[in-house]
Amino acid sequence: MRIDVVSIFPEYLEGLRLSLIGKAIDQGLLELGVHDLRAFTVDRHRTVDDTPYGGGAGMVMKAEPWALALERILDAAAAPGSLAPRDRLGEADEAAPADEAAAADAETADAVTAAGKPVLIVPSPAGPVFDQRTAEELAHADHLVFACGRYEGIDQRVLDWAQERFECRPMSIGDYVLNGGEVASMVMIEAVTRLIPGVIGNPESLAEESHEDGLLEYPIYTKPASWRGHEVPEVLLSGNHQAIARWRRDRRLERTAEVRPDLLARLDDLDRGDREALD
Ligand SMILES: NC(=O)c1ccno1
Repeated sequence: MRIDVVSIFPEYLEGLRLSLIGKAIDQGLLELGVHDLRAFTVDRHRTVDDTPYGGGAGMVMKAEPWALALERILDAAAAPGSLAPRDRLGEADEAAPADEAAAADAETADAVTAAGKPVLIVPSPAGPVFDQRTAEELAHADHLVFACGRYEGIDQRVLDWAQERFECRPMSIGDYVLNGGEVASMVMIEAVTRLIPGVIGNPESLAEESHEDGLLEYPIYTKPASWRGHEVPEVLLSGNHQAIARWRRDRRLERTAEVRPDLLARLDDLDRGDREALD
């Protein structure tokens, strides 16, 4: 999978180079490109925003820099290797002069869309809410592009224009407002990439996680068995795997019923043991 992120704060995305995602990049499981939107501005002030038509507070991100940045990413996708798999963060792309970029990209963009459209994700509180199902779906994509808006957002015409070239997906990580799309993009990138085979060392650790099957995860413990007067539940020390599995399932059902009854209501595969645990 290749992931490209466009932002006016590329250094924000530096955290993606750490830990498991950074290791996945080094292992070639993942390519990550981070692009500074200001590298695609077309004036000496490197302007990315302007006042909103129709009036109102705040500023709106201008369309042209976004189009040039997205065309550059499409161009690179059509010519693998033209973007280093591990772009150095903050290194501004050298945008070709607008007329050359536009001509070259118009041709290559068609090539990419013919081979399947990259998914353009635009973090926004106005989008459908991203959840584990969304993460599982996006984990199968070949190419994800994240457009990190700032200020009041991106000129709507960018999304309208991008429809021909990308599968455009406004996406919210929750019912609250952030100052920009960078943090939301990092949340989604982490939730998606950890599902790519090989990224998490032991795939079994993905099983029985919260939301993997509609239930929240069970409480977990490690040594010592007794800690400041708090004991590990006896069953977990018993070695009785069947009893341990039942205990864990019961705790997942209880926790889900207590914390997220809305999730429990969606389940249609509860067995008799499950229902006894919930009674
Ligand atoms: N809730 C969100 O995903 C979001 C993205 C940008 N601002 O808020």
